[in-house]
Amino acid sequence: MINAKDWQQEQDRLDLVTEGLRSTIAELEPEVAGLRDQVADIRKRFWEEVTVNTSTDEDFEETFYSIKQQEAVLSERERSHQLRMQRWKSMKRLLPSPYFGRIDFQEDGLSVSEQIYIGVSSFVDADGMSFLVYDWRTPIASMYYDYSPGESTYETPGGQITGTMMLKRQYQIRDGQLQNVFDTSLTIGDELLQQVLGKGADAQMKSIVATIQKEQNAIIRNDKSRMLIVQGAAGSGKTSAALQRVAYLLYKHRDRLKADQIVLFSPNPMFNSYVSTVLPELGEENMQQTTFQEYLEYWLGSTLRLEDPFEQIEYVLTSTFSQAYESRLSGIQYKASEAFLQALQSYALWLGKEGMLFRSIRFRDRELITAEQMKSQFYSYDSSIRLANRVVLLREWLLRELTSLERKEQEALWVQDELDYLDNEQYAEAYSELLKKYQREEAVFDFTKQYVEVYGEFRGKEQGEENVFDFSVQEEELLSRMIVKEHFKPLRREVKRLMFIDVIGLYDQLFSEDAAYRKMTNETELPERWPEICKQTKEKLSRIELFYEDAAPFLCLKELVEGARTNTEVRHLFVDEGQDYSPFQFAFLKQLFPRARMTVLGDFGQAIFPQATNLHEADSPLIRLYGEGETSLIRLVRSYRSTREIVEFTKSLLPSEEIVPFQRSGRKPYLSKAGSGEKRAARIKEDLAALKAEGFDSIAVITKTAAESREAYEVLTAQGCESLRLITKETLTFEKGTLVIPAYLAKGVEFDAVLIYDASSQTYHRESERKLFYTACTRAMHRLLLYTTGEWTLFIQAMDTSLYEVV
Ligand SMILES: Nc1ncnc2c1ncn2[C@@H]1O[C@H](COP(=O)(O)OP(=O)(O)OP(=O)(O)O)[C@@H](O)[C@H]1O
Repeated sequence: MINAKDWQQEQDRLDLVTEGLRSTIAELEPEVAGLRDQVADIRKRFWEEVTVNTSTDEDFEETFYSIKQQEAVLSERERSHQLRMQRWKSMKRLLPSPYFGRIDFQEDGLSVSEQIYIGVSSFVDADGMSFLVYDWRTPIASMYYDYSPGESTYETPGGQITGTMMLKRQYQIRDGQLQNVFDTSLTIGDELLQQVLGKGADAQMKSIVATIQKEQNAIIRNDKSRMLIVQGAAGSGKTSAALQRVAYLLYKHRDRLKADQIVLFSPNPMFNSYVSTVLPELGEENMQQTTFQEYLEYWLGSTLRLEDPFEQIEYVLTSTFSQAYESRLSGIQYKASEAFLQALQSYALWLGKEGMLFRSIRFRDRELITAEQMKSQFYSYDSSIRLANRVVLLREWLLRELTSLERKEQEALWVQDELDYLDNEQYAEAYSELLKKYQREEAVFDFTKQYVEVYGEFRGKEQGEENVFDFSVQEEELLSRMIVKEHFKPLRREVKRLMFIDVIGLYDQLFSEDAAYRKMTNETELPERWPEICKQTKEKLSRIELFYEDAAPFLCLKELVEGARTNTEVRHLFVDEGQDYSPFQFAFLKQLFPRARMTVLGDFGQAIFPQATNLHEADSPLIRLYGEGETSLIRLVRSYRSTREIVEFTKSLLPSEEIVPFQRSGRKPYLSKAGSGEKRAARIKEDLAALKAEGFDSIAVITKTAAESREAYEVLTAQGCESLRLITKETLTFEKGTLVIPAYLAKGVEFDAVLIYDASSQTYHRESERKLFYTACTRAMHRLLLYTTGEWTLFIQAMDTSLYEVV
């Protein structure tokens, strides 16, 4: 704590800043409100100010310019409105707590030091000459995170600035009043961090802006690497740092980077809601958030039903050892590998010579163009042309073929039938309907020649003849043409979408037999149990379904054949829980987002999926992805989430995991063995009541699988436990309360107290489940309770008994 005089000085300054903020807000307020009304008014009257007339080319042009002009006025007002609005919002955000830190810095060569107050955004005094508050993302503010008092330095666009930090101070301010002030040169340890971490869990993740640690700051401000890998122990602040990094990037590149050019892949849909408030809290717009599954489904469209990663993990966790199980695991691993990616690339080369599969184009139970015809046309193109380009040529050829077939089709009997079927009235109706439809569609999409043609013909007739609906031969012709065109439309659409390529067949062909696979892919080594892997994959495909592990390879093959569909808009890709992605999936992401930098956050200690990627070892495929020169690797070992006792317990589950507890103490994890399921439920009920009485209101009963969650939920509800919430993979929002949740869905989130529903040797017996168990236990911030009705899992049996209490 600082002395009374300093305290008073700080409070005086705070009053000054608060006053400044208030008057700026008051100044902006009427302007902001007025502008808001003006913009709303212009929007409302937009069409009144514009005269729409498209009768002649001149009128059309005039209309066009009048719209443009109106648009320019509107966007200018909106821009200025937005700027003021932003300023107003950030002042409002600063008001209750304008800053959280201060450093006094004396630059080398200067005789005075400058006081730099740091907050969530900048605030300049009335004459615009000096910063009363610096945004935490400014270069000078980086010293606050990187140094203790003494020699310090920071980077500016003009070069490095060095000097001495004379003072480093932290503040807690509430509603314009100083609550606490700490000088870090005087206190040992980090009191503010202690205080922050001692609090209860929130339903939403918090911003860590005031207490960012040095190694986290390195993640946040890394702006050089194409690939930034963060391997960090459970609770070390990976996700927190990632979100601060997004805010930093948006600030640093505010002229050219927009929030929607940043994508975060999260582990499950519920996680999206968990982290959704951090950026708005910092005054930033949210980036795009999605799950890999959602993304895969988007690309796959409705072609196949895709198994989701949770179905896959349920299978891995619940199935018993068998031939089929071993093969599936071996398949998952192989399909996740770089070797399989190479195999697919070689396969695409082979397809350039032979083996392409097409789907014939059928119309009214006839084959209009056969798969064979397509194949021979396809291989008639010069073989030096890339596979995907030949597909484009084939598509153009098919569209031309369809045009000539369409012409021939007009003579067909069914067309005549359809025409005959119409009586005069219907005829007229159909005619004008068709015409309207063409006008409408073409107007929406394009003024293509089709429209001009049809419309021109209609106009011609209208002028030449007295009665538009004089159903002469010409009209009949026009009408049959329209009828056939209408019926051919879906065919054209399918051709344009390349649906004539049999991608499912092509993927299936890969798994036909050993010899063929070797020939097609040049692969010499096949994974163990290959015949069984082939059988399983083919069976699934025959049901028009895809295993989760096949999704990325399938899409990759599709792209190799059809040409890559890339997203060049996205500049930064964040992958959270990166250890759960396969090397194959990372390679796929790299290809999908060619202009994006990647930030991958993960913990190999929590790798619960069989296709996991080691993020940080020397042979990590992730380092190879962009090469060592373009990759930075940062490790976080300090765990902020859990108390020292919980960290020591979880650490002993995974001795290889580097993890250092933050000095915050609590009760040791406690183990509770009950004679029966009912007794366990009764005990859990008691414990839940006690935890709530202690003030913990974010509690999770964590189970191994979804089935176990359902069971626990039912048993505990029957026991009289109130307001439990069962979480499934479909749950979208994360809320406070008592949740019953499978471990793999609890990834990334945290709770005041965690109750491991069944820590028996029956439930956790495979070595491969160690990391799942570890992940479940590391969700706890303050309390960890474990239950069993039988023997404890071996992971606990092997543990030093001093690490827990038995109750
Ligand atoms: N510098 C910090 N200041 C205050 N709190 C922090 C800091 N770093 C992390 N925390 C807190 O520690 C907890 C864990 O952080 P976070 O969820 O980001 O960790 P993680 O590494 O992503 O964890 P996991 O891999 O286990 O999901 C959160 O409550 C977060 O607010």
